[in-house]
Parts: sequence; C-alpha cells; structure tokens
Amino acid sequence: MPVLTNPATSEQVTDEKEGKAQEGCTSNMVQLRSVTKTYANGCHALLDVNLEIKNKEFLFITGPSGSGKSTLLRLLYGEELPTQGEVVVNGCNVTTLRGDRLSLLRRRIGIVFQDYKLIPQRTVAENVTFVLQAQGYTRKEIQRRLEPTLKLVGLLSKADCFPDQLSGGEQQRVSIARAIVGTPPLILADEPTGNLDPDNSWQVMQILRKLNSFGATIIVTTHDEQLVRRCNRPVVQVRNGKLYQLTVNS
Ligand SMILES: Nc1ncnc2c1ncn2[C@@H]1O[C@H](COP(=O)(O)OP(=O)(O)OP(=O)(O)O)[C@@H](O)[C@H]1O
Repeated sequence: MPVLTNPATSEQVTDEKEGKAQEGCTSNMVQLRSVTKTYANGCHALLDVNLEIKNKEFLFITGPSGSGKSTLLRLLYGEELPTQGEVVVNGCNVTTLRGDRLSLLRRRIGIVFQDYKLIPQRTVAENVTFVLQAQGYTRKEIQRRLEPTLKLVGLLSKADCFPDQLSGGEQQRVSIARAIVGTPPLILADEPTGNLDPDNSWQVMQILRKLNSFGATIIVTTHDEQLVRRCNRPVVQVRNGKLYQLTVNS
C-alpha cells in the first residue's frame, strides 16, 4: 500500500490556533513558527510553515525532490536562516543565535548526511571522536564514550579501519556514531539511507529507532516509502512549500 494522504488531516500540521495553544509549552523539541524560506535566487523552498515536534518523537519528512526537506533540516541547525518566521530548537531561537551560542546549540544536535562526510585519512575511532576532541573532552571521557557508541552501531571490531575499507552501510553507521557520541537530544538524518540497499537501510533505521527508545528526538528525511511504512512512525510531507501530515498504512 502506498503512503496515503488522509483528506481529514491534509492541512498544515499545526495551524495558527494550535500554535498559540502550544505557546510556552516546554515539551517541544522543535517549533517552526510561520517560517518562509526564499533563497537569494528567488526560489521559495518553504512558505509560511508551522510545525511542532515534541521531545522524544520520531518523525519522517518526505516529499518530492526539491520540495524543501533538506532546507527544513538546515533551518533547524542554523545552516540556513528563514526569510521570515522563527525556528526554535531545544528552547533556543535559532533565528537569533550567532557565534558561540549557535555552536553550543549545534553540539546538542547530531546530524547524519546521505553521503556520510567521513574524513578519509582518519580511522573509524578517529572519525567518531574528532568532534569530541575539538570540543575539549578529556581523553578519558572520549574513551568512555567511544566503545559503547561503536558497539551500538555494530562497529567495535572496525575501530581501526579507514573509511575506504568499509562498506557503504558501515560508513553510514560510522557517521551515525559520530552524530551520537556526544549524546545529543536531537538527531537529524538527511536521507540517511539514500545510498544504501534495503538491508543496510533497515539496519540504519533500527539504530535510529533504538536511539529514539533511549529518549532522543529523531527527524529523518527520506524518499523511501517502503521504509517509512515499515517503521510505522508519523510522517510529514513537504509539497509546494507547505507541510502536510500523512497517515501510514503498513
Ligand atoms: N542554496 C540554495 N540556493 C538556491 N536555491 C536552493 C538552495 N538550496 C536549495 N535550493 C532550492 O530550494 C528547493 C528545496 O531544496 P531542498 O534541497 O531543500 O529540497 P529536498 O526536498 O531536500 O530535495 P532532494 O530530495 O532532491 O534532496 C529546491 O528548489 C532547490 O533548488
């Protein structure tokens, strides 16, 4: 069965009234308030979008190519600024954060990309711990975090391998390990299974589901409708710059 739009809920996920009702609510990990994103070339990626994602939620974001899924995630970690509206993440207004305060927020967000973005000259362990070193964690603390993280993604035995010695699925799991080693409460995954076969895709989703069960809020963009159905989690679709809630029929 395809993912179907439920006509009864085919509307912006949070309308203005609901948004007001939620004001001051601290259980939201993410809030987009009347967000419009127009790029310098005039491309309207998002149009007056409202969205609330609660702590510990697991949400899929789907939509056609070029519909604005990556833009939405980039707004959440401050890589892009909205043209209008506000983006609030973990209680911080990303729209107004700059410099050190933005860096601090980013430490609280784990990001997973479709193309892994590993450093080829560094081992798995070094790729995973690189950011912690840059953030001034002690050697002891880094070691304390490394082993359980690699274990969780099933790569303990590959700690000394270099990225080109790993399969695509393994490389993606290294990038997940790197995203979670600092135990961020929010994990953003932009097409994390885009380059993977179904088995590896499922493995990645199982890891993300496990992290969610540990309490992390997870937001995943994907084109993979089969995977979305199999996971049976809430889905928001981006279409023509707007957000629509979908029902999932597995
Ligand atoms: N830096 C940019 N400058 C101008 N336009 C951009 C920029 N980044 C994205 N866009 C445009 O904004 C729209 C949304 O892009 P975005 O990358 O968010 O889509 P997407 O849904 O993630 O696509 P895909 O599924 O193909 O990755 C597209 O029309 C794209 O061409």
